[in-house]
Amino acid sequence: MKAEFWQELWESEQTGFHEGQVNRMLLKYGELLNLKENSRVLLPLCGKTHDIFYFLGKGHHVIGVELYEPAITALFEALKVKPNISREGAFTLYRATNLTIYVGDFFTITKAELENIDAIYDRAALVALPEAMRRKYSEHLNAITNAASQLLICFEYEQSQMEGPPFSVSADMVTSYYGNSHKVELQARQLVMGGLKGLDEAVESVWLLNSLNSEKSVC
Ligand SMILES: C[S@@+](CC[C@H](N)C(=O)[O-])C[C@H]1O[C@@H](n2cnc3c(N)ncnc32)[C@H](O)[C@@H]1O
Repeated sequence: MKAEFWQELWESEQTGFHEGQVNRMLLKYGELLNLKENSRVLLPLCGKTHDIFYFLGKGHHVIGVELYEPAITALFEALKVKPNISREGAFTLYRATNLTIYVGDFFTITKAELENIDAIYDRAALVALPEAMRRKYSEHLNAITNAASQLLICFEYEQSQMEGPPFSVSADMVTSYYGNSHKVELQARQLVMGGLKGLDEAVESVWLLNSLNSEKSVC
């Protein structure tokens, strides 16, 4: 999935992934991250998700990474906040109180640029990527965050019935990406309300990935 693919989806308004409200699974399971006050929470491939509002509302610092700059302009408009915009290395940074968005390619961001990350929230990021990119994504995510704990929301369906994205990510896949770095615990598994792109049998699964790195563990 190249940058042009996502740019075209955004420009042709094929953005069904954007929920326009806080994700219901985040509302139900977000507390499992057990975040201390002022935690630094990373949202990779963040788009203009309103899930950012959830973490800001709880007083955390949100760090997002997104390729498509107009989505970030729209995000700040929705927040009614004027960002401070600067260029740092390969990224354009949009900053406001408790919010930093790196506009650029997630796969090139470094640990030094991000600084310390306490937890990760991944909704529609891992599942946005084809199999060949998912392992690279999970390895990079672990490398830049010292394998921080995560709340991960995935879709599962019969992959032969639809081309992704979103791609189907099974329990075995989640374990293969994160089983060596995290304790992988399924929290919920339920049918996607209203189906997924015409598939009735699609399931949404919520995973708590508790870091095996004691400094990054949530309990
Ligand atoms: C399926 S959307 C999910 C957005 C958001 N997480 C949400 O829940 O609405 C995937 C997003 O990842 C962005 N993206 C894809 N590849 C990326 C990359 N390599 N670096 C940064 N962002 C990327 C796309 O532009 C798109 O906004």
